[in-house]
Amino acid sequence: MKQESVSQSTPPASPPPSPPPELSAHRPQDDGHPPALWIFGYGSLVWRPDFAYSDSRVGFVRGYSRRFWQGDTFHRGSDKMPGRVVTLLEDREGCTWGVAYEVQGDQVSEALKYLNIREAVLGGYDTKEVTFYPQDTPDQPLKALAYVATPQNPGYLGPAPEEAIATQILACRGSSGHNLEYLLRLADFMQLCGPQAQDEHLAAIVDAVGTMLPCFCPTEQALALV
Ligand SMILES: N[C@@H](CCC(=O)N[C@@H](CS)C(=O)NCC(=O)O)C(=O)O
Repeated sequence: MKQESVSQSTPPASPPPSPPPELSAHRPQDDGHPPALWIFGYGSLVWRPDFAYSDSRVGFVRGYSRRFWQGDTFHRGSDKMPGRVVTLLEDREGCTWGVAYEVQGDQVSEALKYLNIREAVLGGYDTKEVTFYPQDTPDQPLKALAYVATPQNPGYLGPAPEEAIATQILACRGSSGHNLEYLLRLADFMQLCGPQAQDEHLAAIVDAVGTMLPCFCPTEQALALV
């Protein structure tokens, strides 16, 4: 999966953060460009990276679970009705599936500049180094940069019953679309990963949405939500 075009939907406002040194040392470039970098996506980055990359891998990170515990007042919600998007929770038994994207040369600064706005400035996410295991070569793990919303960020909502999360998702939309689209696109990705990729939290929210949707609005309106 290669994407050469890159969206300029959010003009860079400030110089991008440079990747953590430990992530750069592994692939020194001899052409004066910054070293190649892998970026791990586990939420909207899975289906909408919107930056140019040279390669991508489906796989997982260990020691983290994905949770719809981050509030979002821009992309999938508003100040009055914040949506819910995902973050990573440290969990010794956890395993989170997603996509790692390799950026090289000019792509590195362009990706970091873009993600700094989309994830950090607009989303409240911080960067964190993770170890990524490609589905096809889990014996050859990669160091990658992930964007994680910690409990200290102002948009953090924390745990809630899956039914309550589903209700919030059904009621919210933002500048990138309805919160239900965000949930269903992530669920679609997990389906594509195959039976070995399980996410009980995500599945429980999708089930709760399926139960509530008919009561929430008639079918034709439900289809118009996404
Ligand atoms: N950092 C996670 C989550 C990213 C995420 O969903 N961030 C929100 C920011 S609040 C976003 O970019 N949303 C864009 C969209 O909803 O299409 C990832 O690697 O995918």
